[in-house]
Amino acid sequence: MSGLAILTAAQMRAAEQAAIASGIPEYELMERAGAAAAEIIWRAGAKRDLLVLCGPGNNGGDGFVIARLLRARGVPVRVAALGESRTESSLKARAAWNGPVEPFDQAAPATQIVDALFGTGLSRGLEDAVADRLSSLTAQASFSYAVDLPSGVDTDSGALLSHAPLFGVCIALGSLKPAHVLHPAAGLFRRLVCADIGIVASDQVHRLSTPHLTRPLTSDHKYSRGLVAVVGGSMAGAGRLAARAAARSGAGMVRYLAAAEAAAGLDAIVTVQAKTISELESSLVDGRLAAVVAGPGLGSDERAKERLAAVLACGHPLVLDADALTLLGSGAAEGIPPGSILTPHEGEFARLGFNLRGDKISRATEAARRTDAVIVLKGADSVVAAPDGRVAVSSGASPWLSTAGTGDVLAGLAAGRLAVSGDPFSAACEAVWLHGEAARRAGEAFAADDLIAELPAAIASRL
Ligand SMILES: NC(=O)C1=CN([C@@H]2O[C@H](COP(=O)(O)OP(=O)(O)OC[C@H]3O[C@@H](n4cnc5c(N)ncnc54)[C@H](O)[C@@H]3O)[C@@H](O)[C@H]2O)[C@@H](O)CC1
Ligand SMILES: [K+]
Repeated sequence: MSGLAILTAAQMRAAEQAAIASGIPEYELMERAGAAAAEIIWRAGAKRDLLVLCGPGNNGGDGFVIARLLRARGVPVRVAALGESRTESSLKARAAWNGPVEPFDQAAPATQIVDALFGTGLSRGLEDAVADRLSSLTAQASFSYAVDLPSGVDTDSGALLSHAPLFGVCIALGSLKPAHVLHPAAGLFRRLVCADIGIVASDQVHRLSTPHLTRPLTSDHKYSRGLVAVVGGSMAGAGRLAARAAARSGAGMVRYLAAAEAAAGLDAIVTVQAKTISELESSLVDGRLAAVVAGPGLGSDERAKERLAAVLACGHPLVLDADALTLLGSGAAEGIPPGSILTPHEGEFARLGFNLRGDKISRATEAARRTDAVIVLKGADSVVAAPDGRVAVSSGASPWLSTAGTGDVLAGLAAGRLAVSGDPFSAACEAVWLHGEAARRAGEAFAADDLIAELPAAIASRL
């Protein structure tokens, strides 16, 4: 399942160099970028007056091309530049603009504004006065567009190097960059459009795409569709949420391995009493088990540790979440059965003790490599990383998901999809997508239980 490719600044430069080596001049790429952006702006804003803010590099060059092409279509265009143009292509684009260039610090507001100050070449935050003026002009415009990236964001991490306003549209050029999907940068625009400029962008990192799911075959039965076990612990509610999500994930059967008397909450879920370690061990001895979930409500005491040890020893593909991740602690890189999925949020990820720095994509990728498991590093932007380097990034999930129990639902859902397909990377991607879709369908102020109710409709939408 691959969506749009996501390239770092260095990878984008390499792709650009490859295009240039194949015979497309750099200036031609700039003309294509400007033309693609101008078309998007024309469709949105038509002949409303427009102010283009141009920086000193090639992002500014794109801005001059946009200005020229829209003026030729009858748009009243003004250009304000932040100093002189410094690259060969941007000098050429500036020379081809046959209108005046105002100083940036004196530019008056307009109905439409184009931010072509900085793109992938930004190396430090904007000066305060520049960032303030960009924010003020953008806030006063009815239509606002960021060319390639909102000026002030770090391309590879999505961090803000200086404060930036909210744009209506971000026009990514050639391919997506990490800042288009990682927060906080990914929250700086309402709509994202990726303009094709003829650069071949192939990479292992993609935006999470909508999954293609399949119906069960007529020959299928409950075990062939995937048997999931959910290991209960001291807080039974969390385990029950995971079990109920697994039961609505498309899997064939769910067993709830209860640490206490409580039943699983759905009659279709088979509750197995597994209070003692030996009961738990024997309930995990079943070759038909396709995925085992541990962590939601497991607890963190000695008993929980022993239950986790029994789970790690069972050899079935696991989905480890919540307390299981905390208990794993810095021993996370060892002893995880092949084909497993770990679903930490940032706090749990830090407790796994990898001591990784850098952007979310590289940290998740390195953790996947070290554990030989699929890592779902959760958040407003969730990064799904496989040990072989494949990555899918999901952004734009409902902020209402930040409520108790939604992580337990994701863990159960991931286990269900893992039991269905046996492929941990696609299972994790499907689970993240379905979770986001269920949240979209649930609307506002929902409880985690409501997400589970939306899962069948979310699945039906992808069959
Ligand atoms: N990579 C590609 O394939 C293409 C890139 N294009 C455009 O080129 C852009 C990248 O161009 P550049 O590499 O020239 O980079 P930018 O235009 O993003 O900016 C680089 C310039 O800004 C200066 N600078 C960096 N941070 C600054 C700060 N905080 N304050 C003041 N000056 C600062 C640098 O010294 C350099 O002169 C892309 O974002 C895109 O808009 C397009 O023209 C077409 C194709
Ligand atoms: K920009």
